[in-house]
Amino acid sequence: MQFHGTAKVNQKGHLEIGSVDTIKLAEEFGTPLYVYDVALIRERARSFKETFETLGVNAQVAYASKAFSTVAMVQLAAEEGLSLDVVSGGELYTALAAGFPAGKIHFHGNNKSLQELDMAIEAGIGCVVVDNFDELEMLVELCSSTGKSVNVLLRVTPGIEAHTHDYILTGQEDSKFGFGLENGQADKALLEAMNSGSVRLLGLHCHIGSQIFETTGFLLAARKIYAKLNEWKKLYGFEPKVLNLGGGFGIRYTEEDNPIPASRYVVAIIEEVREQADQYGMVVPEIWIEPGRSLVGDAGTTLYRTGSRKEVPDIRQYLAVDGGMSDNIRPALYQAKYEAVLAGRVLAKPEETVAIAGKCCESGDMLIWDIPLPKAEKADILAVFCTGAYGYSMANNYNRIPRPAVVFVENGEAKLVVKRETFEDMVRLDLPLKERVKSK
Ligand SMILES: Cc1ncc(COP(=O)(O)O)c(C=O)c1O
Ligand SMILES: N[C@@H](CCCC[NH3+])C(=O)O
Repeated sequence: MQFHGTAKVNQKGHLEIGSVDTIKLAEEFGTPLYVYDVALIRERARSFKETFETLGVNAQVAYASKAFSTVAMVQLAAEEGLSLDVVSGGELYTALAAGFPAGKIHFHGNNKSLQELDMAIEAGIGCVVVDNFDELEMLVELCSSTGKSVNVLLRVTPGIEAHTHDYILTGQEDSKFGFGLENGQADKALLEAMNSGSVRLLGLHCHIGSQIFETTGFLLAARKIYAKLNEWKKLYGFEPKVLNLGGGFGIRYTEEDNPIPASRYVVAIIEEVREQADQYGMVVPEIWIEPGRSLVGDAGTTLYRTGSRKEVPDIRQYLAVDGGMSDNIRPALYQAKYEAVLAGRVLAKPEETVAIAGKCCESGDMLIWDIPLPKAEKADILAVFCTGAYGYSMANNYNRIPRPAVVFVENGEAKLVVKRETFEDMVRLDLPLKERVKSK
C-alpha cells in the first residue's frame, strides 16, 4: 500500500495524517468524516507554481473549486496564491464569502444565468469563460446596460477524445461545452466578441477531460488551437493574451493508476506552446491551467465506521459502512476504484476479502468491490484514500442521510472546517402540508 502525503502508520499501528491519529479524529468528530492533509495540498499548489516559475512563463494556476469547494478550502487556495475557477453562482458566492480576491476568479459553466453573470460582473471577477452564443449575447447586453466591461475567454472544443471515462470527457466535438473549433462556431464567436465593443477578449480556453494520464491530448489540443490562431492572425490580426488549457491531470487512486508527476504536464504543454507560437511568429501568451483533482484528490481520506455484515455463501462477504454513495458517488457513477485500510490496525495481515457496501437503498451503492482486509470488528474505522476531489463536492442527501463533516489536519492539529449535517437540517427547508398533530 502506497500512502499519500503525510499519511503514515504511528507507533500504535494507527493511520496518522498530518501527525494526527485518525482513530482520535473519528472519536472526536464522528464518522463518516472527510479528512484533508493540508500540507499535501500546499505541496501540490507550490509544485505547479514553481514549475511555471522555473520555465519563466507568466501563468495563473486556477484551482478548479468544483473538486472541493468550501470557505476554508478557498481560503487555503488564496493563501497559496492560486487563482480560482468557479462554475456556478454557488461556487462564486462561496469564493466571495471566503474573501477570495475577485480579480483572480474565473467563471465557467455551460448555462450561466443572467443573475449569475450579473453577480460576477458586479463583483468584478477576473474573467468569464464564455461557453456559447446565448451567453455571449447576455454578457454583451449586460455590459451595455450596466456600462461595465468584463474580460472573457472563449471556450473552444478542439475535437479530441482524451483517454478517460466517457462521462468526464469534454474535448470531443459532440460535447455540451464550448464552441466547436472546426465547425465554424469558434470563428463566429471570435468575431462577435471582437466586434462587441463591450467584452474584452483575452484569449481562448480548452479543457479536454479529467483523470488523464498522458500529455498527448493536451499537446494535440494546443496544436489544433494554434492552427486556428494562425488563421485568425492572418484574417483579423487577432493574437491571444491568454491561453487556458484547463485541468484534468490524473492521480493515483489504486495501483492500477500510473500518473506522471503533475509538473510533467506543465513542462510538456509549455514546450508545445512555445514551439507552436514560434512556428507561427506569435508571442507566447500567458498560460493558465485549472487543476482540481491533482490539487486535492489524494489529500482527502474518508473515515467510516463499519457496521453490519452479510455473507452470501460461497460468493461474497458484504461489510457495510455508515456512509456510501451519499458521500462518494464516484464508484456508482464512474465505476471508480479506491484503496482502504482499517485505520486502527493498518499493518495487520489481511484475513478476509470483503465488499464494502454503503448504507443507501441502492444495490449499486458499493464503495469498493472485494478488498482484502484484516477481520473487521463492528465499529472499526475504515479509511478510504483519495476521496479529496469530487467526494464532498458531489455529496448528496439521498435517503436523507446528513452529509459528513470535513476536518483539515496539519502539523498535529485538526480543524473542523465544515460541520456535520444534522437530522434537523434534513427538514430545514421543508414546509408542512398540515401543521403537525401532536401524537397522544
Ligand atoms: C472546465 C474545467 N476545468 C477544470 C476542471 C478540473 O478538472 P480536474 O479536477 O480533472 O483537474 C474541470 C473538470 O473536469 C473542468 O470541467
Ligand atoms: N466529477 C468527476 C470529474 C468532474 C469533471 C468536471 N468537468 C469525477 O469525479 O471524476
